[in-house]
Amino acid sequence: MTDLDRIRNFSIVAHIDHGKSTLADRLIQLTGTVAERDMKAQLLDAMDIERERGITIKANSVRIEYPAKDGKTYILNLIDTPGHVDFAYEVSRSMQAVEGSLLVVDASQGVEAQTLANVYQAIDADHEIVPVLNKIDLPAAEPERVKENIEDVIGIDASDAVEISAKTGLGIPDVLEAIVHRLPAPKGDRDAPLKAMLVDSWYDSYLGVVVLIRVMDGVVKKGDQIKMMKTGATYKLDRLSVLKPQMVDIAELGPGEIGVFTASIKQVRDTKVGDTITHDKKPCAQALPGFKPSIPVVFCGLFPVDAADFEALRDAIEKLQLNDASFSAEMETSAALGFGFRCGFLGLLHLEVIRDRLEREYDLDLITTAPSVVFKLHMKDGEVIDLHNPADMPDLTYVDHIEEPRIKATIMVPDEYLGDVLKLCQDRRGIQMDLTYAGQRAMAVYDLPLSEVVFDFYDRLKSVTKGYASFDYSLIGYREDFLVKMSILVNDEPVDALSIMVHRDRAEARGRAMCEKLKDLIPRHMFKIPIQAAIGARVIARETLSAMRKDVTAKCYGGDATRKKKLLEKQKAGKKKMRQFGKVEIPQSAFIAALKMDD
Ligand SMILES: Nc1nc2c(ncn2[C@@H]2O[C@H](COP(=O)(O)OP(=O)(O)OP(=O)(O)O)[C@@H](O)[C@H]2O)c(=O)[nH]1
Repeated sequence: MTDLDRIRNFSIVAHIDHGKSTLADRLIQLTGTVAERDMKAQLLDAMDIERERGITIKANSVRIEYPAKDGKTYILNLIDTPGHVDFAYEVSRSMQAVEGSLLVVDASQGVEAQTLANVYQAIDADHEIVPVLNKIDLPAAEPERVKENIEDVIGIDASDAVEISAKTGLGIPDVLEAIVHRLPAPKGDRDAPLKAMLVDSWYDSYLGVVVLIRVMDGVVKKGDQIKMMKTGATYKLDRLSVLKPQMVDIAELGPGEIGVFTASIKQVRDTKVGDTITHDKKPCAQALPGFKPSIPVVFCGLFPVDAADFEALRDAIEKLQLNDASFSAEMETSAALGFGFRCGFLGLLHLEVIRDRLEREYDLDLITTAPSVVFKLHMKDGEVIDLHNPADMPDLTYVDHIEEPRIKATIMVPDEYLGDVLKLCQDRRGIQMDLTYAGQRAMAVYDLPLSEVVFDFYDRLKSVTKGYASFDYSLIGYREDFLVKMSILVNDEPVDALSIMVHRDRAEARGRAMCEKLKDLIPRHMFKIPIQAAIGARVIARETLSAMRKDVTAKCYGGDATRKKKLLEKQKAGKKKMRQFGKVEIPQSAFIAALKMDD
């Protein structure tokens, strides 16, 4: 048990690539948490164990012992926060678990969109904030300009920012002193009933579920019978440890302390980030405030390219879910794509990460249908239905109005690209909320429909700004708009996997673009194929794919049977990648390509 005034708990907030991991490594190294000459070897050891037993060590949540210049030794707990707003709720929980933040800004770059999003979370959590300018070894570093930038854009005092190079190690001792002297010690009552926050949890195939906690009040010991207040579940603590970053067993954790436990918990789903942990026999009176489960906001269908991989996909999804409670999946069948899953994600990045892992780690070839947001259908009888898949849209006569999720998007971009960024946002039905300048960079804040952002907004933004823009968003709520379901009919048959929800004013343009694309993507058949976009029974766009003139084998004059057979076989092989739709075959590549917007 450590005295409260000898503990400092903190997190590091930064934009991606500004040096958060490098700084964390340096802090660990300099304090001898991992001895310098062993640093590499130790980390490698850890990786060996990881390989052998599948242990995932979260090296970025770590307990550091630091002998400060005042002669006292302090315990510094660094808690890693997920960097992206898709995990905004998890970020805000981990912020609640500590008292201060290091705000790391690349001195050659300045404040970026994710710096802002993350630092606001820290400010919301009442953190004391120490600005740290990193990469001052770079010739392009401009610490003075970036200090002004921090003051202008974030509005905090940066005059005594610590200037460092996490790469060379310059200034790291100053960071440690700043943590001790500028961040507050935690508060808490040792004699009160146990109250601890569940900050994070992960599945470890050797240890089972590992739970990271921050003790607020009371003391927790190995062997204690604990209770999760929201889920009501009780467990006996098998093991109590601190992360150094390896798990090192400890007898007890008191107020202000951070550590992990295992308790024969089967799946991560049973542990809710933000839940309050207390003693079963002597519970605390009140849970920590503000608990809310994270809810998926973006949905898409995942289908195996080869129908025979369905079981492998099911297995892989179940494995990933062991470690990710916010990723949902339900079996789905589509006439076009066969058996697959309708999956829910916290946001776009989350979707991309999961899809990548399924493809890379599990070696699956997948078809992803267009991401869709959750629309709220207000029915005439007063019921409100969440629509996860446009294909499930009920008869409009029963629907009173439709609401869609809106986001607040913050985009930071060099001046010269601002015009293109504003146009992109306007085209996507954005409403400008703010536009400010700091130096050569502009910051545009837009209220945008999430549905217009989920598909290819990142890609478009990157291409119009040559990669110089940074982007971040947060959900701001649901708003009614004139939304309709647009269906696509191929040869008069509706193709469900291609239906989308779209704003009425944009329907004609989207419909026309999709029909034109499909005309190029669907191969010709022996007959004429009409391709139509429709809202209800009303056709709003139409293209016609003309008939193929001749049988492909017709050009094999005479009776060259082998050539004819070869050609027919080739045709058959080609068909495997197609899906039969009534009399028409549609190649799988068409499903995603048709939905891309070229604006
Ligand atoms: N020149 C220089 N490069 C640095 C410094 N600190 C970090 N870098 C480099 O910047 C890049 C990003 O550093 P990371 O520590 O991975 O940044 P991060 O913010 O943790 O990035 P993510 O983990 O991707 O979010 C790496 O290539 C580092 O080597 C520094 O002080 N000087």
